[in-house]
Amino acid sequence: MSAPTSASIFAPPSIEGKPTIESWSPPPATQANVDFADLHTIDLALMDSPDPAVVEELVRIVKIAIKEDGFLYVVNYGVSLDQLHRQFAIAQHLHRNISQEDQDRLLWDPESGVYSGYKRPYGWKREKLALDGIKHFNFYRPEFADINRTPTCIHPFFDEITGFCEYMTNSVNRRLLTLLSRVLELPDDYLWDNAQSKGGPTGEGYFRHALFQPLAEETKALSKGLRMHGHCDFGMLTLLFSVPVSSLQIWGTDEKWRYVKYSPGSLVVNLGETLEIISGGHFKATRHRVFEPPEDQRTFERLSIVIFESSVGDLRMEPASASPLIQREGYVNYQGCFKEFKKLRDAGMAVPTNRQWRESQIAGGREVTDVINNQVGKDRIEIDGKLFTKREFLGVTVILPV
Ligand SMILES: O=C(O)CCC(=O)C(=O)O
Ligand SMILES: [Fe+2]
Repeated sequence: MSAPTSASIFAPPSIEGKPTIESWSPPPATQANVDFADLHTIDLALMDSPDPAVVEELVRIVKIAIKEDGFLYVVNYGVSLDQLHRQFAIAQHLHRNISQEDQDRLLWDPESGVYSGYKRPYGWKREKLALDGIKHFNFYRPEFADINRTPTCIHPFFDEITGFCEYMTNSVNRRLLTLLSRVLELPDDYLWDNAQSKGGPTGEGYFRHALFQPLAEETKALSKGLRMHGHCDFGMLTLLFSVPVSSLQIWGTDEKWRYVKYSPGSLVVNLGETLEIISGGHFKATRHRVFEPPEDQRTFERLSIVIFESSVGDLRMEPASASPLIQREGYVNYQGCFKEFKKLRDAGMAVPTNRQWRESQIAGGREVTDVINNQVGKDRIEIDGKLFTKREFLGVTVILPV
């Protein structure tokens, strides 16, 4: 195995001499009797085991997890619970202290195809739409390159944000890509070298500080409890950090939504569409959504920090035909993006580049409060008594469960 370029333990910048900020207190986990999704857990430290059998077993579990669920928990990835909670405290500090001036100055514009900057709790466009109660700050490469593009209140902690994203991208993400390359029976650095975007703490991807305010009655009346539509992430790996407020749900093979359970300190990893396509459909870009939590958590704020690892923008996604796994077992043509891109390729048409693909979806985002488009006959269709969203982006049909 070629060793990852960075250490496998996070060493954050010092907090000495910095202003004191309020710590983050995780709200209590739900006591409700919930049928949680049953996800696999992998111990990333086992990659360093001197026993090849241990490492082989790790790859075997990764293979099962990504085929069955497309989501997995990762433990022992080199960030302690205290270090992680410090990142949540910084995100909390940002949302509690961002000035009105910074909110206006750094206001995002998703129609540009990127989420860079500040999202107000009023929808997924630059203009103010109906209240959705979700605030973000999104750090892309330009934000990391110029501190003036970030809220002033977090400037003293900017080195910690940057260090954390660099560690997660260059060490944790890279090690995970090594495991996935091994599942494809390709060289360890295959996915890192050929698909991962580089050049900043999150490459062409981004880091998100998200705050979900408790769902307001007026929003719920429009969205029926939905906070983010069912979707697949479009890039490489999404690195979510498990949070106590149960709102993230994944769509199971039995066509049911299930909450992802809180596992303190764990990383929750899901696979994006680039990986589904590169793997010839062997890896699953899992459909997920954000929904209101069980009753006992409905008054809690939900803080969520997420790193979206991105694929190289100019690349047109294709299956890795050199993969012995794909050569032996062929494609797995059962769902979404891989199937739709294959249709285009089989018809001799160019598939979108990764940048075109992600930017068209960001620019065309729909509101959960949009009662006009969220109807059968508009964006929605019924299949076997179940509701789905059906939309088209760049000639690619996207069908997602509601
Ligand atoms: O906040 C979460 O748990 C997930 C959000 C999500 O799926 C996304 O932003 O793509
Ligand atoms: Fe997502």
